[in-house]
Amino acid sequence: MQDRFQRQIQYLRISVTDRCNLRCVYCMPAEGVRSIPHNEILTMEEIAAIVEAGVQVGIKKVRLTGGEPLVRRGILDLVKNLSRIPEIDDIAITTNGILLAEMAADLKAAGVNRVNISLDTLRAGRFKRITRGGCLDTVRRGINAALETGLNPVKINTVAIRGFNDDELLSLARLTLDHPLHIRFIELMPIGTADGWDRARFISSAEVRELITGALGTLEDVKNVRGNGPARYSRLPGGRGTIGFISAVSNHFCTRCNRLRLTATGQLRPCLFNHREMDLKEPLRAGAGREELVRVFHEAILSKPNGHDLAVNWQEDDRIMSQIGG
Ligand SMILES: Nc1nc2c(ncn2[C@@H]2O[C@H](COP(=O)(O)OP(=O)(O)OP(=O)(O)O)[C@@H](O)[C@H]2O)c(=O)[nH]1
Ligand SMILES: C[S@@+](CC[C@H](N)C(=O)[O-])C[C@H]1O[C@@H](n2cnc3c(N)ncnc32)[C@H](O)[C@@H]1O
Ligand code: SF4
Ligand code: SF4
Repeated sequence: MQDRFQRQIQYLRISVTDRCNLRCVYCMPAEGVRSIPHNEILTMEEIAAIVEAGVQVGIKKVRLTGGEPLVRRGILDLVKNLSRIPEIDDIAITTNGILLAEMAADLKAAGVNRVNISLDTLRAGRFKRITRGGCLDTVRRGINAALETGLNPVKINTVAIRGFNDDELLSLARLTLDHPLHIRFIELMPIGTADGWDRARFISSAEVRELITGALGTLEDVKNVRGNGPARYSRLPGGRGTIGFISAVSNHFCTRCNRLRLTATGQLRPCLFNHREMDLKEPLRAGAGREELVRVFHEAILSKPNGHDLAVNWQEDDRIMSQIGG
């Protein structure tokens, strides 16, 4: 279905849990977020029912995210149920990769097409500090498992942060020379625990691109990387993989926006950077039929704003990234 700005909305990002087995410094406080009581979180059956309603307004692509989606019990059954919905033609997961080595084959068998894995550094000590305790080698094994299992494409999400990992951006970009990986540099957003950070930490996509072309050679545009998100892709000369840029703050991919978000507690959220949400859980639990849920989807799509103004208005108030799913 089209929104008020002639954008076709067909992508639903689903946060299946607000919990996580890591505590990345830009995303969560060290103590984690206040745990939401179990009964406030959507059940897997409720999520599937919501997707079935979403299909009626044109949802075709779903992404399971969080928190860490792979810590949610029942995730494989959810994927199986979603893959039985004929209209859904793409099921993807965004994960920190910690549990991927053990789950990649089962995820693929259940119907996951592809995974995006977060990785901000190639140094074990730094990884441990950024994630507050994570093991880099476990994620490396997860990435290898994803490639070996045939989840395709395998994308890496790297948030570029000054004074944090800016000295490694070239090493990460170089990975695309020898590996069929798609490394995406994401602009730091003033959200989660990065909210209130000094803007000096921010590195624009344009700056990363310049750094890469200066050191590694011309980037040629690539159009055919499977995906539904805002990244723009390029390739280094002779590269097996690609380099993507997600200009979440500086650029205006809002004009191409194609998505809605479903929070872990059952709110349909028209825009990442707008508080407005429409409740699906209450009606669902009160026995609403599909038509009623479809009506909420309509309302959400028609209330999508045309964009955000983060480039001029960096300081936003608190958001719980893990509940919204990024
Ligand atoms: N500002 C903004 N950032 C977004 C939006 N969608 C995704 N992102 C950010 O892009 C980064 C990568 O998101 P992913 O979960 O990997 O999903 P994706 O890029 O949509 O995935 P593909 O389908 O593979 O293109 C995350 O940091 C998200 O927060 C959006 O609508 N607005
Ligand atoms: C919230 S996580 C959820 C999925 C999973 N736990 C993971 O880390 O991939 C989704 C994505 O949001 C990104 N993210 C979190 N906080 C961010 C911020 N303040 N700015 C930019 N990206 C952020 C993460 O790096 C990750 O790639
Ligand atoms: S970015 Fe992902 S892995 Fe890191 S704390 Fe947030 S939800 Fe967890
Ligand atoms: S900020 Fe809002 S309008 Fe812009 S791309 Fe993200 S969800 Fe869409």
